[in-house]
Amino acid sequence: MKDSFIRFYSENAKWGEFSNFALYPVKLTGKVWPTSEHYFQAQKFEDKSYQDKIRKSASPMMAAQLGRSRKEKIKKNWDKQKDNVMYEVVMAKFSQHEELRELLLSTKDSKLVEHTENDDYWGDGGDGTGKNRLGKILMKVRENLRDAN
Ligand SMILES: Nc1nc(O)c(N)c(N[C@@H]2O[C@H](COP(=O)(O)O)[C@@H](O)[C@H]2O)n1
Repeated sequence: MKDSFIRFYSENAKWGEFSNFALYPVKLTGKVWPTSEHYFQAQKFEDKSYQDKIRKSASPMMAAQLGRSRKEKIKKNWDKQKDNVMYEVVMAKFSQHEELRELLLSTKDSKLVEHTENDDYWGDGGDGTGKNRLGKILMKVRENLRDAN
């Protein structure tokens, strides 16, 4: 049987719930983060006040801009941590919102792909050559939620 693919990117398009920019708050570290993007971007930094500035930023795009700024020093082992942080926040998001958990499980065994030429690490690079780490993490979360059912 042929694999089926679900491609997502914009939070306003079909399957946009899978984007970290989708407006689903997550509770982690005793705080509420407006989106999974806010949490992910803040974890790049040791500085708690900068983390809080990201948490309070007005949109996921602003959180991403602050997180991508290199005016603040990022954690020196960030590259080694980032996949674990992404798993942690994606699992929190899909566990804390029942409708999201159901949506993710409804995709069964479809391959989930963040489809964008803007990102060849978290996404597929637009032509399938990217690592699609976000899609792979979503599939891991799906497997773990399914096993917990
Ligand atoms: N909306 C959007 N625009 C971009 O330019 C992107 N690269 C992405 N991908 C998402 O970016 C987040 C991680 O970014 P960095 O590690 O700071 O580059 C992650 O949520 C990707 O899914 N999205």
